[in-house]
Amino acid sequence: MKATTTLSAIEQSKRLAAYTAVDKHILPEHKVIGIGSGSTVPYVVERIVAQGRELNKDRVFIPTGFQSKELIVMSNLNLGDVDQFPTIDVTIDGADEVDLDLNCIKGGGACHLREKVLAEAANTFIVVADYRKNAEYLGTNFTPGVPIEVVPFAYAQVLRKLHDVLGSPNATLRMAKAKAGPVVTDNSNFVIDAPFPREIMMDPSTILAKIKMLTGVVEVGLFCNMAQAAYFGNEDGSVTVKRKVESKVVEESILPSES
Ligand SMILES: O=C[C@H](O)[C@H](O)[C@H](O)COP(=O)(O)O
Repeated sequence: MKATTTLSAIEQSKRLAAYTAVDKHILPEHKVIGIGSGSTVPYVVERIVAQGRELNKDRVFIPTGFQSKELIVMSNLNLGDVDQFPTIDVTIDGADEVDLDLNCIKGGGACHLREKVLAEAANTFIVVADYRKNAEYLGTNFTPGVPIEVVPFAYAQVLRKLHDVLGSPNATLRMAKAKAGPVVTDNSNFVIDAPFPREIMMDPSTILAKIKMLTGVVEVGLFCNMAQAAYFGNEDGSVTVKRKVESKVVEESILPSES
């Protein structure tokens, strides 16, 4: 008997967002494509592969870390690096949460340093996520806090500054699940998760700048004013699209029959 896999509502929403974003933004003229990290991105790659060998043979795909590198290689797509291709046509990535202005929390998978490099290198940076990530303010549903990559040598000092100076008394070093000790990033650094109160998260650019100034911080998982559009798959099969038009964010809904 043939095994069938039924995707959960959340997985279907991730797939819907990813497929819709690829259909709208990965066009035949795009030759250098950034591939983000997380559980939504495999659907991005799946849809790109479905565009066919003819289109993909002249493209190069740039990963944001170990996971996306494996995805690219396993999908028989051409692998490149951002130092060979410092300008990327389009980067598509997941997010832990997205606010009304398209600011994002990223780094739930500790990949935000490389993700930010690829987002900045891209002419167009697109975010894909399920409906749970679509929020008014950052920190609404995603509660572990802002991911902060730090050099191991400085982590205790950065934690102290987050607790005593920047207003995150519950900031903690992220610990590994199947290893004794802390999570170690693809860049051999540690990650701190720093939750901030609502009034601070309402102005993510200001707290981003303050955290970034702490000595030992490599990168902060706040992506402010970077995404041109975010696609959220919904449970009813529709897709909510938020996109920047002349520096304002407009929202539209793509109905199930159209997506
Ligand atoms: O470090 C991880 C990345 O920022 C991911 O893109 C983010 O955590 C979202 O992942 P997911 O698609 O699994 O929700």
